[in-house]
Amino acid sequence: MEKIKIGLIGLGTVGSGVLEMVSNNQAKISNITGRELIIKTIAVRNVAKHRSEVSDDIILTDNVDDIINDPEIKIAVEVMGGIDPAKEIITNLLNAHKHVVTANKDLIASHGDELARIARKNNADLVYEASVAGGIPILRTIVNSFAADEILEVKGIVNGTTNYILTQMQQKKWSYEDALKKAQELGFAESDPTNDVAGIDATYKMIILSQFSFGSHLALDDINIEGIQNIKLEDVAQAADFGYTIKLLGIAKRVGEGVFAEVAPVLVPSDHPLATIHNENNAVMVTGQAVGETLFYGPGAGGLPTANSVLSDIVSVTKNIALGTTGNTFNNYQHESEPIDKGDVIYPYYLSLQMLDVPGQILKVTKLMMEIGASFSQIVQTKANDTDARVIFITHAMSKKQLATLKAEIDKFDTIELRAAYKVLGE
Ligand SMILES: NC(=O)C1=CN([C@@H]2O[C@H](COP(=O)(O)OP(=O)(O)OC[C@H]3O[C@@H](n4cnc5c(N)ncnc54)[C@H](OP(=O)(O)O)[C@@H]3O)[C@@H](O)[C@H]2O)C=CC1
Ligand SMILES: N[C@@H](CC=O)C(=O)O
Repeated sequence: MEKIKIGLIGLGTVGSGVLEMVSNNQAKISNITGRELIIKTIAVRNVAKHRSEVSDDIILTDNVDDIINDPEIKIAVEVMGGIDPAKEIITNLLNAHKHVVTANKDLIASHGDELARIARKNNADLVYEASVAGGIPILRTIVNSFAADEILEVKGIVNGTTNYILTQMQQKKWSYEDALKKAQELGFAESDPTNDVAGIDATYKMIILSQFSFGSHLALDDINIEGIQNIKLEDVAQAADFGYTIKLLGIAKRVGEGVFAEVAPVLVPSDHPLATIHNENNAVMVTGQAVGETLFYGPGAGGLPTANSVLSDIVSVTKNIALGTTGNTFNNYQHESEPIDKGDVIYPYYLSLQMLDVPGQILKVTKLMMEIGASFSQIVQTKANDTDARVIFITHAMSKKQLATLKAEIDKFDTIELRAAYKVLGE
């Protein structure tokens, strides 16, 4: 049987999963592809650290050129992460006519178009199923199963680390810091978890999902991005009392000829399917004009689930090599669509305020709301400390511009502080 030799770059959480899956599932892969897959070379930063994990028949190196310059290697798998030097390495691999499989959403969201052009020029495949929602095969599903439908909205939980943190805060009352530490130990977080908790990782995934769903080319600056760093246990508990669960959601939708996208903590009604997604699991809800609402659920982070998506790409490239059909763009849907003004989209909001506990304070806030044309559906007052009250409003839908005006006006009061404002799904 013909052998296909693979170079693996990175042997961390995902790379180790890829190595394990290729050796454990060889018979099935050969049966499906008619080719034997062999990991010939693995590149890492620190060879000594990995020596015991790799069998003697695999070359372990700290020099990626051993993969780039090896004519026997047909497929390179980049699971090292980050933009530099990953961009240069992938460019060199494609120019050396290697097919590239990557899980690197930072790179694909930022430079995917440029790399796809280089891939096409070299008749090479560039595929990245694992870059969005870990183990959920969402990108190929959109390419194949939504090819003829018009996607109106794609939204969901696309970061495993933050969903894990919020779940522990909700169910076990863990502090944010403890939950983040555990998510890092479990291998869900990026090497620098700032991108996870600040919503950047989810935004990269929404950029890629928007490209596949709407043919758009969004950049980080086009998107409202808010992370979970400031969420307090008291907000999680208060949201639950109102019948909501706080989730970090990515939302992208068509608005006229434009596309609106954002990533933010959102209060999701507790009986909504997205509220039931726990731990590192992800869920992507795709709404098509014809099909209506569909939901794709599964592990969004972790070694083996992500490796399964990488392997699905390796198998697909192997089939293309066998059939002589390499060099086709993974996603070729292109549609001119402008990002729409971020301030115009309306949502109900959860507003958490702390104010001096004396008569007339709440009235000041409700008067401000009236002045900007906003109103509320629910209000709860509790004791914050000896002098202050905590007041929570669930407002009716208002725009980000209205919210910004409300915040600015509240800031003028010495005795009232707006401590949190989160969107509410629904209405
Ligand atoms: N972890 C997850 O659940 C998921 C991760 N991803 C993506 O997969 C990629 C890998 O993530 P993950 O496995 O968690 O990362 P890790 O930090 O666990 O592993 C990174 C690996 O890359 C190696 N590496 C780093 N820089 C270089 C370099 N310059 N040359 C050669 N090797 C290098 C490291 O070597 P050494 O060990 O010697 O330091 C390490 O083995 C990232 O793009 C990530 O965003 C996607 C979906 C899920
Ligand atoms: N850090 C990411 C890993 C998968 O993409 C996450 O937590 O989702």
